Amino acid sequence: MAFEYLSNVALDEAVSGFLAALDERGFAPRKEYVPVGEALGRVTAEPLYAAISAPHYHACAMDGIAVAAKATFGATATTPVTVQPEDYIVVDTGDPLPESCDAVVMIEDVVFEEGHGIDELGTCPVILHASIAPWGNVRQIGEDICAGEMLLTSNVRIEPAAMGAMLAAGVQQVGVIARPRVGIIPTGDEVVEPSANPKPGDVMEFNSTIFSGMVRQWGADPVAYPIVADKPDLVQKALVKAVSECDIVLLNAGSSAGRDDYSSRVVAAVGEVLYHGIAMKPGKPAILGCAANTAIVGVPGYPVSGIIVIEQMVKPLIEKLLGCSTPGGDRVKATLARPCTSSLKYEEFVRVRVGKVGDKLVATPLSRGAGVVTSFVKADGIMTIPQNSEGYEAGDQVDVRLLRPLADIERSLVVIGSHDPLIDEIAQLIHKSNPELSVASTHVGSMGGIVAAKRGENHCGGIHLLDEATGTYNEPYLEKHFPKGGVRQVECVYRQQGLMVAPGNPLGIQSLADLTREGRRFVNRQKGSGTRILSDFVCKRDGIDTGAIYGYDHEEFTHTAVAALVEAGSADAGMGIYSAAKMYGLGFVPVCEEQYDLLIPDYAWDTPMVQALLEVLASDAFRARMEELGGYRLDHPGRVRRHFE
Ligand SMILES: Nc1nc2c(c(=O)[nH]1)N[C@H]1C(S)=C(S)[C@@H](COP(=O)(O)OP(=O)(O)OC[C@H]3O[C@@H](n4cnc5c(N)ncnc54)[C@H](O)[C@@H]3O)O[C@H]1N2
Ligand code: MOO
Repeated sequence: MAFEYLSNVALDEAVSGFLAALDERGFAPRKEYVPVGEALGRVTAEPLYAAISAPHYHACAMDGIAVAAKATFGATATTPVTVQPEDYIVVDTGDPLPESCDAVVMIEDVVFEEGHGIDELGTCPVILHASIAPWGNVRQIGEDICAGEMLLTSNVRIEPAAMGAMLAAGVQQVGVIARPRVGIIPTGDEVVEPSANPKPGDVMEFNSTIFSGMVRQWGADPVAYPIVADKPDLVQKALVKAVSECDIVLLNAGSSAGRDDYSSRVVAAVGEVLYHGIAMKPGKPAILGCAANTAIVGVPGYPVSGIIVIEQMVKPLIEKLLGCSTPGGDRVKATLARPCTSSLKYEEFVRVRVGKVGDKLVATPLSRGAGVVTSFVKADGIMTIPQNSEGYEAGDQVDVRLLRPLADIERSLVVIGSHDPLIDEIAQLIHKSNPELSVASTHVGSMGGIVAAKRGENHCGGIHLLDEATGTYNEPYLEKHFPKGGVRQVECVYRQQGLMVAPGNPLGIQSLADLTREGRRFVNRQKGSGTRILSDFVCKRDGIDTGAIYGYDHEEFTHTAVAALVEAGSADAGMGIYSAAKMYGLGFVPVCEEQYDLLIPDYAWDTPMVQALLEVLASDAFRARMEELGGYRLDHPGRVRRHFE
């Protein structure tokens, strides 16, 4: 029988069971009073009533003269009424309405007799060409709110205008729900304070920073505790202290089954373990427990797993302690751009890029690695795949919770195609000159870009597909894949492709043929990428058996990923562009100059995003930046090479 070390409880069941157990143990909101000036964003703990009326006196609402309305009755354009100086009082907006007056005439409606002017206002008679109704231009006592009326119910977030209303209504202290205190304990012998030059094996402690930011955004107060070594008694001591000081304690890492994974034992020693092992991915080894009325969550060490666990399990706890919901992203349906399989055993949470192409939202799955924290930086949303589902096919409608406002997503240029660092540079230039626009790029190779355009799922894609028969780039492929037209082939750059090797090329690698030698290791690009087609082409042309190249089936998705592996010494060579080699300080053996074009479907041509892209391509700033990166030649970027109509 397989070693089953954890349970596999459905996520919903675990969260509701956890909340119910905590409820029984007195896990509830606490109340405190704060000055109104400090109440922004806090949640009211009780209904809030006006102490006085606002305004608390009859206030003049306009600059002009206060009068008894009666004195103006009958005034019209043809039958003006003259008011004597002793029958009116000059007032400004906000002044208390003088006694004996019950209306205010605006200064622009006041006319002077021949020989008098504004300087004499107050001492000369004035003429009115219209009557004013009683209480005209007066803000009566309690117009805004009357003493004793309810200003806010309990359990609402306090907004700036509400703070002003409280002060106007004579309220100076407000009863709010105390911010939940969330303690975060990082553990692990390998975990160290962040630095710019960590030693091999050091894991920089950044989870606390992520988790603190998340709970702070939801209205809790994070308390970051120092890193604790992997010693059960030290972890226990830290947990006891945190439990006595906080409402919720996050014990970070050691939730799994490794030799130093003590978390569940320690939680059991300090309090009780309610659940260990949840049917979710990532995050399955999470621990839910408590000690007295403090909740304890054993959060897995991988940052992505931690983020998902905190969203799914800690957010409901904070909401419970705040007595109100926290802001969350819109939920939308999107069309999946690539297939995404899933285990029947778990509910899965997959980071996705989301863009709007035509009238459909398109979701492209990002890296699913639990350690890939940048996938959250790139993500526009989280797709959920229910437990008991084997996943989705490309084109399926999927559920996505957005991490950015929909309006921003609708204004992003969806780039799906071949990878080149220039895509990020274009993104920077587009966003700099059009702050309302952004770029969402996904790297799926040139063929992936063509497929996306056929399905109406991108605004543009980089392509560099060499046609062996003609020796030309891209055009023959577009002819074949778009027989009915509907796309433009737009010139972008010419770039140097070659073998990226260790600095100074110590192994003297001159060609792919050299990589068939014993002990040489290659790293390749994924099938369908233009760079892969180039490697395959060169091997075929030169009669090289790809099976004889160690690592030919080791595939990476980007030039930079290949460069990083060569730099780390995990491979001796990889095919890629000069700029990536330069970025990593690597040696470079040129293989060819290739034509990197952009494929732009007709349906996207007139969008503001594509128009901004064309402007950037033609700009001096783009040219200058490409020169800095190196390995590019620019002729007429942005020019339409051919419109396939
Ligand atoms: N035999 C098995 N091993 C593992 C399984 C499994 O099912 N069987 N599950 C894996 C899964 S899934 C996850 S998630 C992790 C959970 O691991 P732990 O919670 O025990 O955490 P560690 O192993 O201590 O750390 C994982 C990873 O995260 C790094 N880490 C830890 N703390 C921090 C921090 N504060 N800041 C940044 N990074 C941190 C740590 O160094 C590790 O690299 O277990 C799998 N194993
Ligand atoms: O649960 Mo782990 O969090 O799947 O990576």
